[in-house]
Amino acid sequence: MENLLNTEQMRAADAQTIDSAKISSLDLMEKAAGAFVSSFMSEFSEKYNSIAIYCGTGNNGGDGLSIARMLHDKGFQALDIKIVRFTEKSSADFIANLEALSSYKIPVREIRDAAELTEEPAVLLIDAMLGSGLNKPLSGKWEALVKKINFWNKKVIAVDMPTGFRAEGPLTADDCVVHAKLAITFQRPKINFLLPESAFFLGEHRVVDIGLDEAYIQSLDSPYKLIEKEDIACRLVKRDNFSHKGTYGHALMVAGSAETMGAALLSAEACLYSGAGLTTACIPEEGLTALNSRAPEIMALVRTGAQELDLNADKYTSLGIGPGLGTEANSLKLLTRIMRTYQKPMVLDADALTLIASNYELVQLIPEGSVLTPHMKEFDRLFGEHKSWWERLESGRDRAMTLGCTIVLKNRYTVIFLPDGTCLFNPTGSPAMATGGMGDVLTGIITSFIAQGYKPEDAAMLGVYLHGAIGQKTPDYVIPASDLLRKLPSTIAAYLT
Ligand SMILES: NC(=O)C1=CN([C@@H]2O[C@H](COP(=O)(O)OP(=O)(O)OC[C@H]3O[C@@H](n4cnc5c(N)ncnc54)[C@H](O)[C@@H]3O)[C@@H](O)[C@H]2O)[C@@H](O)CC1
Ligand SMILES: Nc1ncnc2c1ncn2[C@@H]1O[C@H](COP(=O)(O)OP(=O)(O)O)[C@@H](O)[C@H]1O
Ligand SMILES: [K+]
Repeated sequence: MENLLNTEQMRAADAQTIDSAKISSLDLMEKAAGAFVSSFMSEFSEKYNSIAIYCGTGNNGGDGLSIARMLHDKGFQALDIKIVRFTEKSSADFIANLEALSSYKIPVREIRDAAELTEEPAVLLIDAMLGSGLNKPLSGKWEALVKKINFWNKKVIAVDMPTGFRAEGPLTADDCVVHAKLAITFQRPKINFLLPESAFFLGEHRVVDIGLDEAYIQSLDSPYKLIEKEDIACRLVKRDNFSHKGTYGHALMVAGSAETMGAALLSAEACLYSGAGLTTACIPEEGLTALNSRAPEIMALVRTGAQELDLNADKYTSLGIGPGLGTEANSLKLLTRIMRTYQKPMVLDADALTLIASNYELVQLIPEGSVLTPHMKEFDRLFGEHKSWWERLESGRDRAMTLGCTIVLKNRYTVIFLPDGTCLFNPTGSPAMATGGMGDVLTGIITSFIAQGYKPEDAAMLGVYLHGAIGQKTPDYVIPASDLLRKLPSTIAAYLT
């Protein structure tokens, strides 16, 4: 797992690297610029394109000057440097890089006021004005300049981060930030790149390794981590040669109603396709034919209206509840009964979460160790309205610790809040997954992994990562949830070591 750092910690990592690796800050800047240029050139290789490099006078600007030099050496012909000199202060490494440019025939112009700029003819704009040194929202001359750049609507590539962007803390659409197509960022993504509001300002980001001291970065205390492929491989367990269906548990999926049987089918089939030894779907009578004809491997536990259900909780090694369950009185009765009788960790999703939100006393009945899988709206229904995703990060962390549960807040970079206060960001996923039924499949996968004996936290991590990995692999415009679940067996096998 990669530790994600805040700005202060990243600064400490820079300093530590300079100290321990006996590298000067100027050489580190050179490495950062080199890493930027390699990544940049993998996408923008047309050397005749005009590129304007806007540089501040701090280290982000120093990176920009070094990048300009390197692009020139690589044969980029139409470079143009603008130095934004709104202050007489310059960093030492900026000054050194300006001197290094003196033998180069790249035009350099100093800007002392945004009003001096009328238009920008360049095709591409590299934003090396401000990076992680931002210490307050932009105002005055900076604000005017950023507004002007945004008005030009150029293709902007940001060095480390867009000028004016806050690496952590709440983001709002009103923030004055350069709108960039891409940020090529150093060593780790900024935490805010992983939150949806960053899309106001930034299309996408790439992370480049600049050789910072990894052992030091990993030793720092951060609640935020990024899941890596190795975390999946080392947790997945191979199926044993002499195993049988009894080895892999019995998953019960309580889901579906007459109109939403699809949710029950998808979640129960996901249990099957991710390896539960046995799967039972607790469904309404109306869904029985559909279940039997679509998934002969799955058993049914039919529930009729509000009639008492003989759950026989000991039979099951995991229980998922919620997909397509409905929120009417009968569903509430069923949920309440199940929460009173089933004492082991369960997976709570969709309508089960909505019912808990409107009958909040049920929160007390959530068994410790359970996994809750809300999307943003369900999360807000449960835990109150949040003004920003940063607030959701803070409250998700807090709630997971108080409830002793794992909370999976679904999005592009799904966040998994663990009971010990750790927040895991999942890197896999794709907009091809943005279709109904996708969350039902995730619920099934997590329920299945718990049935097989994985710890609920591991089941959540494995489920979220593998679910997203399938979505990410599709070259298609969209992947229907039932297609995704059929790829589970081969995907899980591919991650086994
Ligand atoms: N050794 C290092 O520290 C490395 C730093 N690197 C680069 O250095 C950047 C950080 O450099 P700096 O710390 O010099 O900071 P910046 O270059 O981001 O900002 C320069 C200065 O602008 C001023 N400023 C901040 N917010 C302002 C505002 N709202 N209005 C007006 N002025 C404002 C501050 O005095 C700040 O120090 C990183 O983003 C990265 O690009 C890389 O070269 C890698 C190595
Ligand atoms: N743009 C996206 N990028 C990555 N993953 C996505 C994207 N859109 C949706 N997903 C994933 O699809 C799932 C959708 O879940 P949810 O909203 O509960 O769907 P449903 O209720 O229709 O089953 C989540 O796991 C989410 O992470
Ligand atoms: K920048």
